[in-house]
This record gives sequence, C-alpha cells and structure tokens, in this order.
Amino acid sequence: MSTLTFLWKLIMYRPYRYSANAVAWTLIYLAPIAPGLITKQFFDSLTGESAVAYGTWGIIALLLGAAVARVMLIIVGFITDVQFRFRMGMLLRRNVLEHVLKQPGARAIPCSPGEAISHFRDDVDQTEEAVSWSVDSFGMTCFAAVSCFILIRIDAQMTLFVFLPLVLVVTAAQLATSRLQKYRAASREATSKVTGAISEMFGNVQAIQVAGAEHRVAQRFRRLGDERRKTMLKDRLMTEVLDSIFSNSVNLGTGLILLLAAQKMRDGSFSVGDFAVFVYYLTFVTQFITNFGKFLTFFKQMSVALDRLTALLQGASAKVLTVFNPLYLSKGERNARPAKAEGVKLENAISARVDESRLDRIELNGLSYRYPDTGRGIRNINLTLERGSFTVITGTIGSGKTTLVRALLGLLPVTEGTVRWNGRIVEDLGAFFIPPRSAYTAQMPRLYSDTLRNNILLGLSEHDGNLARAIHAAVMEYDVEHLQLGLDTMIGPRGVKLSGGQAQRTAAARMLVRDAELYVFDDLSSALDVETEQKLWDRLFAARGDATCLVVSHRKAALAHADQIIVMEDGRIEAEGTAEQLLQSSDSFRKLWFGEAS
Ligand SMILES: Nc1ncnc2c1ncn2[C@@H]1O[C@H](COP(=O)(O)OP(=O)(O)OP(=O)(O)O)[C@@H](O)[C@H]1O
Repeated sequence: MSTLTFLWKLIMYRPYRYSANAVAWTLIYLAPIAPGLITKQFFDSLTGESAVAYGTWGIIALLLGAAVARVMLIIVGFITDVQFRFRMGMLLRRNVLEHVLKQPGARAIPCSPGEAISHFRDDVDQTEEAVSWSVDSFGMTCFAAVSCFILIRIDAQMTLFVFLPLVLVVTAAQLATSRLQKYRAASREATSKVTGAISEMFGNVQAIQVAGAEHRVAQRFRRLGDERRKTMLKDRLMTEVLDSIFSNSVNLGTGLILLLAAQKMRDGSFSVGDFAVFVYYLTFVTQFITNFGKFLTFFKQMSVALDRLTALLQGASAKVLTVFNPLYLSKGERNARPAKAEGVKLENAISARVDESRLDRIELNGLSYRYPDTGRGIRNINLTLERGSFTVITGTIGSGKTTLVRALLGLLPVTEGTVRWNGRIVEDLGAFFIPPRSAYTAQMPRLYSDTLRNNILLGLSEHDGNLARAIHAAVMEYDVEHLQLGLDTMIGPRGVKLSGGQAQRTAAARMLVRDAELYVFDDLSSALDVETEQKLWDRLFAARGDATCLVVSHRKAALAHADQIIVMEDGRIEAEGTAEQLLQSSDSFRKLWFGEAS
C-alpha cells in the first residue's frame, strides 16, 4: 500500500470528522486575513490616506473581535483534531493488536516486546501527526493563496521580491531537515544502545563479575557513550542552525520590505497601511512554508511508520491496518455494541461445543512444522492420545519435543498435517486448545508482578477450595507457608523472586486450577528435585480423575508412570511404547534411561 493510499484510507475512516477538522483549521488559518486588512485601514487613516470607516474605537473593537473569534475557533479546532486523531490512532492500534493476537503464540510478533511497544506508540503517533498536519497544510495553503492575492493587488513587484527569496531560504532549510532526520535517527539509536547497555549491566552484574569482565564492559560502555556524544552533537548543531534560519526569516523579510518600500513610499505609491499589511502577512506566510515542510517530513515519517507496522503483520497485507472496525468509544455506541450479544452467543456456542467435546481421543496425523530461519522443527508426527492416558514425550536436547506440543496447541503454525478431536478435524488449533479443553505449562513459566494468588488464578474466581487443591497437587503448600504473606506475597519481576522450581510449580498450579480435559506439561520437572517430582506426579495422578496428560520429560519418575512414551530424534518419532517395551527395543531410549541413572 502506498503512503498516500494509507493516508486516504485513514481519512475515509471518519470522513465527516476529518472534514469538520479541515473546515475548523482552514477558518483558523484564514482568520488573520481580517486583522491584516483592519491594520492597513488603521495606518492609512493615520496618514490621512483614507478615512476611518468605524472610528478608532471601532477598529479596536474589530481587532479584539477578530482575536476572540480566532481563539474560539482554535478551541473548536483542538476538539475536532483530538476527536479525529484519537479515533484514527485507536483504529490502527486495534487492528494491529487484533492481528497480533490471532497469530500463533510463538509467532505473534517478529521483534522484542520493547520494539513492538515502540511501534504501537511511536509509529501510530507519527501516522496521526501526518494525517493531522494534512489539515493544517490545506488551511495554510488557503491563507497563502488569499494573502498573496491581496498583496499582489497592492504591489505585485514587491510581493515577488519579498517572498521569492524568503521561499527559497526556507525551502532550502526545509530540505536540510532530511539530513536532520538522519542525525536524529542516529542519535536516537545511539541513545537506545547506551540505555540498553545500562540495563544489561544492571541485569548481569553477577555474570560480569564471575567472568571478570568489568574492564571490558566499562570499555564497551565508554565506546557507546562516545558514539552517542558525536551523534548528539551533530543533531543539536543542525537543529540550532535550522531553528535560527526559521526564526530569523521574518526579520529577514521585514528588512527586505523596508529596503524596497522606502523608495516607493517616498514616491507615494506605497502607503504605511500597505507596509503594515505586508509585514503582518509575512509572519504567516513564513509559517506556512515552515509548516508545509513539517507536513512533508511527517509524511516521510508516516511512510517509515507504515513499513514498520506492516512488518509487524508478518506477511499479511497492509490493508489489515485500515480495515474499518467499530471502536465503541461513546456510551451510546457501547450500549449498541452487537459484540455483546455476539459474545454471549459465542460463549454459549463454546460451552455447547465443550459439553459435546468431552475428550475421548486426540489424533495427530502427519503433523509438521519447520522454523523458517533454521529449517529445524518436527516432521510427520503421528500420535494418538486416548482419554485418561498419560503420554510422555522424551528425546535428546533439540529433538523437537517442545516444538511438538507447541504445534499441537496451535502456538506454532502447523505447516502440514491435521489434529483430530474425537475424530473431527480441528481447524484453528490456537483458538480450540484453551481451557476447559486444555491447559498448558510452558518450559519457561512467566510470572507477573502480582500476588502469588493472582498469579495462579489469573482472573479465575476462587471457589470450593479450587485454589487449595491446585496448590496441593502442584506440591506448593510448603512454599506458601514459608512466604511472609503466604498467597498474598508479591512475586514476579517486582516482588519476591521465586526459585526455578517454585516458578514451575506456580505455573503448574495455574494450570491445575483450571479444569481441563487435556493437561500439557513441558518439562515441568526440569527444576524439581527427585522427591518433589515424585510427589507431584503421585498427587497429579490422584487429582486428575480421567483427564488426559501429555508430558515432556526425560525423568524416570514421569517415564515410569507413562502409558505410552514417544521418543523423539531429529524432529521425528524414533520409537514409541511403554518403558518396558522401549528398554528392549530402542537404543536411544536405553541411553536416556541409563544416562539418567549413571
Ligand atoms: N524459535 C526457533 N527458531 C528456530 N529454530 C528453533 C526455534 N526453537 C527451536 N528451534 C530448533 O528446533 C529444534 C527443536 O527444538 P525444540 O525446542 O523443540 O527441542 P526440544 O527437544 O524441546 O529441546 P530441549 O530438550 O532443549 O527443550 C532444535 O534444533 C532447535 O534448535
């Protein structure tokens, strides 16, 4: 999509609001025409070149009236601008967010969360800015046209001599702003490298000390600081030069008018009023040129923002950005929201399907996924999970165990193969495999800066001892007792730091507090000692009823409980069976089993 089409589509999202904004700002920009003419009248009356039609007080009243009207218009203009800008920005953020949330979990964003947040904030802001300035450019062009018409009628030669050099100076300065943009981008990047280095240093104090790398880290920091200093200096210098050109251009123009007007005034062909109107309009015409340049800069930035937002869509068409979607901002809109009714319908439909879809059997047929950057992944996985069974996926490091469970749960986009739930193909795995159908504990659990209770419940209501049961099944009761405020202790990045095992058991409790037909654990036991792990599986077996379990593990405590074991090797299933069968038939399994014993 071209930047112009992007701009047009955003305007067409709320054309009436955009038009109202354009009308308001055009009037604001045209408003100075009147005081200019009144001032001319006033000065001409002083020199006796014309009679004052309304008297001195009349002129003062007119000037005051014009000023008050402009202030009122500016207030209206701000309201119309905010109303339009906000809707446009919200539409962009809404559409990108919807797209991101629909992506398989592991591929939601192609960059770090920090970068994605900056796209959501800065790129949308820059787009808003460009669309908003298109209105100003239109208004200012109207002013420039009308004022030039008036000035040419007064003295065409003077208009040309005063404004042409001025237009050239300001345009040249404007062109130099593209260089400023480059310096600005470079200084921003250098600054972000410095702040990134500070946060890395604070985060890795121990690692730096252990590696004895203090000196090298300090040197690297100094180098980054030096680079930042150089780029910032260029940026500041260029900014100051351009600012001084812009702020002095009016003085420059006034000087030119004085030089040229002196002779004409002596001849009597140029009145004091004419001089006043030239100087008065000069400020606004200079502003027009500067602001038009600003619009061009914002337009360029908008094109970069469009590229970056499109990259966030990972291959989807840029049209996604401007799809007309309701925002439900006003109370009336919110009440009329059809989504409410649809939401209820959807919930009913889901619960109806869930009632139907008690898990009897899951079948994976020819499931494949390849990571685009490494070409690794899983190939042609065929697997059946019967109701109430306990399946363990095992294998060497990097053999594809995590990829397999993530592909099954729709967290990675399956490239080939199908998953059937009770014989029926599941179309959208990501939307389907959610509680109460399935619950999942990832290899690296994520904790929020919140209480332990809220980290486990994640918004679920606490009832009939569900939380206590989940904590017991996850072997967490001892940890809860020893936390100062028990379940109300703040944990996560800004609270008590839990050990790896505690974090994993918190994630397990989070999963177990949700009733699910299928529980999926990815290497839950990797940070647990043997005794705790044994307890965990025992309790899980006692608590889970006939729920089905799919577990990634290489530990005997899990393998010994398994109804079936899948041995992965290089992205494929290398062998399957019970521990007893595999000990007889599979070399790889024997290595895993005895490797742990040794
Ligand atoms: N995000 C990724 N991008 C590219 N390649 C990946 C990615 N994640 C994993 N891989 C590769 O895919 C293969 C399978 O990885 P996977 O994490 O599924 O293995 P695993 O058996 O779970 O390993 P582990 O026992 O270490 O958890 C590995 O070769 C790995 O290097």
